[in-house]
Amino acid sequence: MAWLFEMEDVSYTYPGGIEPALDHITLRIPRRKRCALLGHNGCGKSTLFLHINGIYQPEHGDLKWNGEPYLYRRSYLAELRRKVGLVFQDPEQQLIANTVAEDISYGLCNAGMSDAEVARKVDEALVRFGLDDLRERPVHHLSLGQKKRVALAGVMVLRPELLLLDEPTAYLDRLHTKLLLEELETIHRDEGTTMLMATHDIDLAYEWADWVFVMHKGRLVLEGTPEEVFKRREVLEEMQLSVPLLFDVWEALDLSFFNGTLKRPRTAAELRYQLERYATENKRKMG
Ligand SMILES: Nc1ncnc2c1ncn2[C@@H]1O[C@H](COP(=O)(O)OP(=O)(O)OP(=O)(O)O)[C@@H](O)[C@H]1O
Repeated sequence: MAWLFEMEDVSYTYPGGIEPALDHITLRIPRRKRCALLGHNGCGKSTLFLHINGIYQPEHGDLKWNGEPYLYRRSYLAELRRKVGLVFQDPEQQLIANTVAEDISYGLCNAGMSDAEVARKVDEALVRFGLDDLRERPVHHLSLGQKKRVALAGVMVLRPELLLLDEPTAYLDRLHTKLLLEELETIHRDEGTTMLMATHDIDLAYEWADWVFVMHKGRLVLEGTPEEVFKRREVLEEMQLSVPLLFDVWEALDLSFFNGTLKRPRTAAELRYQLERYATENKRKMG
């Protein structure tokens, strides 16, 4: 089965809402992929996440995990939420314990691990997320960016099969954005965790994702590899969404005549490397 999660023709309107937040949406998350979810404020990204981890039940349509339909029973949902880790956009919604270490240990204790195992995993997470110095700090004394990292650590320590990240880089500075992406890369490489990241950062989506979804007004309007999605410039522009800077630069350079041997760069470093290759090859051809 290629899909870890499937959503078929799902609709949902909030109580008192006029427009549906999800409007007959069909979306499948490919196993082991890093997926980005793009779309304007209010297009339904958070509502989608809350359906995937079973907090909301759709009014219409079906959800499947590993090809099996969701069951809205307490025991099923508890198990589902161990497999689907959700990092909220606003860390205030996520942090519950007094100190940083206690907060990270919360899910592990609930999963029934021994005290020694919990302590070992918490120590490891504190180091991995650069939080060791803050271990005994009361959560309400942290900066927003620090809270965000604690929330991430508390979810990642549970090693979910699907990691849902709602704007994970919001409130993070450059250094901590880089550290977060490195951490996601390690988890993805070592554990094959499937990831779905909602983001407004188109350049980040282009650099990071293997698969991109674009939502608009509760519907899925585009999906595919980053190349496939960002080639649909007219559709994106109609929704007032931009194309990644590097994608634009590469199109403008138009080096397609160059034997097709140059790989489309996803990062500034890759662009530099491809341009150097191009310059060397050109020099050789010119004699
Ligand atoms: N608790 C709620 N009650 C009523 N309406 C809601 C509620 N939460 C969200 N909505 C509405 O549902 C729609 C989808 O909201 P949602 O939060 O899913 O969007 P989003 O894509 O995550 O937005 P953002 O990028 O701003 O986080 C919006 O029109 C929003 O106003």
